[in-house]
Amino acid sequence: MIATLLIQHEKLEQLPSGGTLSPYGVHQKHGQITSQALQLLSSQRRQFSNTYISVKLDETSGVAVMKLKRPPVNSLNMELLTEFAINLEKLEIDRGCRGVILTSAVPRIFSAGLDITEMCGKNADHYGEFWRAVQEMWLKLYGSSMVTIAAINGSSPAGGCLMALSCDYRIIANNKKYTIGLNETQLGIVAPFWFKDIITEVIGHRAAERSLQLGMLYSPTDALKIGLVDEVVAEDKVQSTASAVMAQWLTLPDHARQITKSMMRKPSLDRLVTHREADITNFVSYITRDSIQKSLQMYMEMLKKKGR
Ligand SMILES: CCCCCCCCC/C=C/C(=O)SCCNC(=O)CCNC(=O)[C@H](O)C(C)(C)COP(=O)(O)OP(=O)(O)OC[C@H]1O[C@@H](n2cnc3c(N)ncnc32)[C@H](O)[C@@H]1OP(=O)(O)O
Repeated sequence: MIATLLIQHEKLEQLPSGGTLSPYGVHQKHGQITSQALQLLSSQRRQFSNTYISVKLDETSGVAVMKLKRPPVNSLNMELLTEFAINLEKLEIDRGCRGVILTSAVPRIFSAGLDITEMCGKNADHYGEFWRAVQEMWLKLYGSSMVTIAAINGSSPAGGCLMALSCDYRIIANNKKYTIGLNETQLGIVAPFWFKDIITEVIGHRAAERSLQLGMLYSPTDALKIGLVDEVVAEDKVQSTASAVMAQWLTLPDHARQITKSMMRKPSLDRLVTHREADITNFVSYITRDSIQKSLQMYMEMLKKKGR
C-alpha cells in the first residue's frame, strides 16, 4: 500500500500543483473500492483480467487496451463500474502506461449503458452506492491524465455513450445497426447535469439540447456529422485505427498535453466534485419516485419483449 501511494505520488508530481487530473476521487473511495483495490494492485502487473474487465498493457508502446466483457450487452452494474475505476487507477499510477484504448469484448455492443436493474426495485442505500460508483467511473475516466481513446465496436446508448464521450477521441465502426447517443428521455428519465455538460462540450449547445430533449440515438455516420464521434471506419479497422491515432497523440510530450487536458476538463470535474453528495441525494430522491420506477420497469419489459 505504501509503495503504491509512493508510485502514485511520483507520477502526480510530474505535474504542477492543481494541474493534474488524477486526484479526482482517487482517495475518496468508499471502503468497498479500497479493499478491492488492494487486492487488484498486488496482482500481476502488465496483464490483468477481472470478472468484467480485461486489460493488456503493451510495455513497448505504453498503451493499454481495456475491454468491457459483461455479456450480453456490457450493462454497467456496480461490480463492473468498481472494477473499471480500480483498473483505470492502476494504469494511472503505472509509469509505463501513457494511453488507454477502451473497447468491448462483446460482439456488436460497446455498452448498453447503466444496468437498469441496478435502478429498479432496490432500496435508497443501494441507489446511493450505485450512483457513487457511476460518478467514480466518470471522474476517473474523464479526469484521466492518460490519452484515452474509445474504440466503439458496437451500440453505445446512454451510459455507454457517456463513457465514449469521456475519452479524448472516438472511433466507431461503420455499421448502420450500431447506435450511439444519450437516450435517457426515451426511458422517461433525465440525464444528470454532468452528462449534459460533457455532451455539450463535445457537440455544442444547440446539438446537445436537441439530442438530449429527444433522447436521440445516432447511426455512426450521423454521429460523425454532429461531432459525437471523430471517425467512422470499417468494422475490422476500429482497433488498428485506434492504435494509429494513439501513437500520434503519444508523440506529444506528456507534460504539455496533460496540463492542457486538465485546463480544458477541470471546470466540469470540479463541478461534480463540489456537488457530489448533492448529486447522489438528488439521484436517490429522483429514482425512488413511483413514476420513475414505473417508467424503468416498462422500459425493461419492452426490451424483454423485443428480445423474444
Ligand atoms: C434529475 C436527474 C437525476 C438522475 C436521473 C437518472 C439518470 C440515469 C442515467 C441513466 C443512464 C443509462 O445508461 S440508462 C440505460 C439506458 N440504456 C438503454 O436504453 C439500452 C437498452 N438496450 C438496448 O437498446 C439493446 O439491449 C441493445 C444495447 C441495443 C442491444 O440490443 P440486442 O438486441 O443485442 O439485445 P437485447 O435483446 O435488447 O438485450 C439483451 C438482454 O440485455 C438486457 N438489457 C439490455 N440493455 C440493458 C440495460 N441497460 N440494463 C439491463 N439490462 C439490459 C435486455 O433486457 C435483454 O435481457 P433478457 O431479455 O433477459 O435476455
